[in-house]
Amino acid sequence: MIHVKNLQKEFKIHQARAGLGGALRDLFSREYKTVKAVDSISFDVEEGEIFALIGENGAGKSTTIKMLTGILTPTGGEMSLNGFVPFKEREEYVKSIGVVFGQRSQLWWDLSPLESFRLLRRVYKVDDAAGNAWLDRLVEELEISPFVNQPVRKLSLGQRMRCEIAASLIHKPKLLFLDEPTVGLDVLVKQKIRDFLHNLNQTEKMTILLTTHDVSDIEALCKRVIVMDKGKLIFDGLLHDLKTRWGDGTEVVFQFKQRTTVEQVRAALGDYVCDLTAENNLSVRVRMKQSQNALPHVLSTVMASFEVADVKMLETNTEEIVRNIYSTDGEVVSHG
Ligand SMILES: Nc1ncnc2c1ncn2[C@@H]1O[C@H](COP(=O)(O)OP(=O)(O)OP(=O)(O)O)[C@@H](O)[C@H]1O
Repeated sequence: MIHVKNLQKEFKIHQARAGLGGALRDLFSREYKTVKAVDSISFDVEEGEIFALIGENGAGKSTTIKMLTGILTPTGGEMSLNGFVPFKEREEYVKSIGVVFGQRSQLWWDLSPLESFRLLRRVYKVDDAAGNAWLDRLVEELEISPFVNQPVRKLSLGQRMRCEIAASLIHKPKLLFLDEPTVGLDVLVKQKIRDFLHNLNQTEKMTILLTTHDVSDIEALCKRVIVMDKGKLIFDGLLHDLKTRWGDGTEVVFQFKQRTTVEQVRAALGDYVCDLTAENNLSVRVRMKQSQNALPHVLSTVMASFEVADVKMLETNTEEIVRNIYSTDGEVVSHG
């Protein structure tokens, strides 16, 4: 469904020279610097996959999405989506995809969403009978009927976003791109959107690609994650493997029956390098790297050395993992 090989995008940026003399020289000959926004990335996606493209600001996600949706022409590499080369066969290609960009609206500001939907249906030449049933389903599942007749400018961000998603799906595309679909939304609306997307993926086998800064989006929706850093693809695989590879490991909080200090616990653990912090007089948090396989030793030693009232094991937090990735120079790990 999506085939991307050695995809590249370079931008030439004008570099202004310093001072008045520099500005004068700029008038006659300009100096340019080349930025590799996307640096030879490759990946393949099967029909019905739902996956996230993540990376810190400036990693190249938006540029990638713009190339995948036919807005930008690559400077190198090859790609094929839904059987089309996006920038070459743009008109036909866009009929087979849906796109939601968080910051850009496809709804007419002064019209109601419903009127926008009708116009979009004409643009996409959607068949009336099938189109009506599909639209009814979108309105119902996205719970937008209470405000679908109000002008878009009067809607809240959460209401508008749900209408944007409906608009992007009006022609029932096989492939959906969502750029930061939940940014700025409250928890309830986020959940509604995630449930809707999950259901769409399950029932229609729709392939969904999303970029997000919200780690809980990924945890709720995606098995597969692609991580970009400085234009390069540094990880392509399962969220589970991402956790194992970059996860900081395990955290255990011991609740003691008597006052116990970090120093006492450290002395008991001996050679194992763990990160210890006191939660309060009666509890100590122990963090260890997964690769150390220290958990059995830590548990047995602490339980044998102190009177323990309770033990809490904490799952690895994806947000921390992503932060770890950004502070590490990752090497490429490929999918499958
Ligand atoms: N039109 C452009 N002209 C010049 N440089 C650009 C252009 N668009 C993007 N870049 C540069 O390419 C790099 C990648 O940018 P891009 O917007 O794709 O990153 P991103 O991962 O989407 O970041 P963000 O999360 O902030 O949206 C950045 O260094 C950016 O400055």
